[in-house]
Amino acid sequence: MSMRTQGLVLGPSSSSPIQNPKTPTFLTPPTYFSSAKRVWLKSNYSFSSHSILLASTNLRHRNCVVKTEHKVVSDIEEDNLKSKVRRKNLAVFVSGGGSNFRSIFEATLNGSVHGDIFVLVTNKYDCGGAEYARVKGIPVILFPKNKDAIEGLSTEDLIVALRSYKVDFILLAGFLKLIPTELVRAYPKSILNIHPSLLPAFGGKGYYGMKVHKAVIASGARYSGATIHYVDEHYDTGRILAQRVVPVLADDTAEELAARVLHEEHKLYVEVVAALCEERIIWREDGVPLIQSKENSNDYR
Ligand SMILES: Nc1nc2c(c(=O)[nH]1)N[C@@H](CN(C=O)c1ccc(C(=O)N[C@@H](CCC(=O)O)C(=O)O)cc1)CN2
Ligand SMILES: NCC(=O)N[C@@H]1O[C@H](COP(=O)([O-])[O-])[C@@H](O)[C@H]1O
Repeated sequence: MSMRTQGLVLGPSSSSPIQNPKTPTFLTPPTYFSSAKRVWLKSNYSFSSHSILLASTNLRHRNCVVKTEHKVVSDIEEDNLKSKVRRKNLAVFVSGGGSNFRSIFEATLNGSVHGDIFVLVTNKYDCGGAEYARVKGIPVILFPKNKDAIEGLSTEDLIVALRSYKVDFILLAGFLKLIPTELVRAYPKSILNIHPSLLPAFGGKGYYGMKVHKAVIASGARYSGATIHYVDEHYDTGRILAQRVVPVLADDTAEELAARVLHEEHKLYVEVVAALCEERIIWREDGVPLIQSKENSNDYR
């Protein structure tokens, strides 16, 4: 059986597939963690035959990790004490190149985002985002299971996997499949999506990628932009959390508009995820979520 068909959840290298989530064992942490941040995660996973080596590797490394584990605890505790807020565990869902995923990942490394990406979920095993995750040592999960991806996880198993990574927030970043109601309910007010228009305009089924920008240009709209919203059971109808506006120029092609919007998306998503991880999101009485300014706690937008 090829490694690919074995690999439901691929660890840092494709030689460490993780099969069905059944018995507790250890997962190797994402290798992008510096040794000072290496952590061990208990999980409900049993390993395939290939992972016996992984398990023994884990054991072999355990001693060195034990030494750094105290450093890990002190690093993380120090970080959390400094920020007075626990560092958050993130999952990112992609279907394509993953430029938003990459900008969030870089922000977790440069300190802009008080969190770590523990797992990447995709419906396209070979997409750019998944390739980038594998290079960075972030585990990749194939979802959903369907006739084209029989090795993909079911929604139930995906939830088990996300719980095993203690995921706090799910970030959709160019994921092109409907998130099932079961997963939405498993992560209430904890799933965000970025959309490349000013919702509610140009959103819903059929509005994704270049289709959105072509529709905006065809409409004659003078402004477009990016929207970050909470995810509910339907496409693009969840509570809007943040938006950024960009001009639509008279001679714009869809590609030129897409590039202008994407540039703003990268900045907006990092700002919003930073607020999310620092617990600066508050909910107005009418159900509208607001972001508390980092500089002035009395300022919301
Ligand atoms: N439950 C939810 N799931 C998802 C949401 C959401 O708001 N609620 N957002 C989408 C992302 N998205 C827009 O931001 C979006 C993605 C895809 C589609 C769409 O029409 N998809 C096609 C299939 C495309 C393909 O497989 O290549 C379809 O469903 O027919 C619309 C909007 C992510 N999930
Ligand atoms: N409706 C969903 C949708 O169209 N999402 C859009 O897909 C692109 C993904 O780019 P990326 O893979 O480079 O982040 C982004 O522009 C995002 O807004």
